[in-house]
Amino acid sequence: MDHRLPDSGDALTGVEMFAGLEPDVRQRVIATAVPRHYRKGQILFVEHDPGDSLIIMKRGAVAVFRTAPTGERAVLTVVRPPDVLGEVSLLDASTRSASAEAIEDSQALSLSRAAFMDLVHSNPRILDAVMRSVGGLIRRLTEQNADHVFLDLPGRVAKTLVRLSGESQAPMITIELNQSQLAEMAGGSRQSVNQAIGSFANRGWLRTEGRRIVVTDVQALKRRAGMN
Ligand SMILES: Nc1ncnc2c1ncn2[C@@H]1O[C@@H]2COP(=O)(O)O[C@H]2[C@H]1O
Repeated sequence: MDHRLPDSGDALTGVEMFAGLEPDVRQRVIATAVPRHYRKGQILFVEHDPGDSLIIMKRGAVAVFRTAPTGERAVLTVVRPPDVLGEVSLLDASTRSASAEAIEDSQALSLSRAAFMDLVHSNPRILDAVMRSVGGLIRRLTEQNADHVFLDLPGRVAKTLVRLSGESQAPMITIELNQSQLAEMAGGSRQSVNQAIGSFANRGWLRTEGRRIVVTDVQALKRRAGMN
């Protein structure tokens, strides 16, 4: 059975790495990529697996994490459409630098390393976007390092929530993340993250609804995270 997507220019809409490509090249990418479906909780790949594909998110959310020898997880980021995942091992032709798990039912397009390299060779312009993407990753890593040095845990929790809120200006922003996932992202114990969340809730900055966090005052969280 052919699992490839029909030729629809929409499949790469919004994906920065492929923006600016000629329509026929986009069509070729779409025709070459293989659609993937991941159920919530499914592991896409683990650290040190061969890095053989670029994953273009179409729906859902994937957590990128590292696991300590004790089994403890540190979530490095949550990837949502239209972001891509897996560019690091494509570029250095090495193994996966981290593991990835679907935290929502997700759909993606998987582009093999060979197809990606063909694309780069025939369309060197794509390297501009690749460099921007790698630059963005380095910038985020620098910021994460600085946060671990300069922010206390409640500050990191606040900053993680602001990041997960995106650029939304809505008065209420719902984040589909439970408190242990948040602890994995902010780099703290579940108990201390719960305390921070409790104190933010007491101040009216957010409320928890089961496995969700509803942010009601993103500006206050920004201030707590030293972002303005
Ligand atoms: N610290 C990080 N922050 C954000 N994304 C990351 C980080 N580390 C790895 N990734 C992503 O997770 C992917 C794991 O597989 P790759 O190394 O192929 O490519 C990696 C990047 O796409």
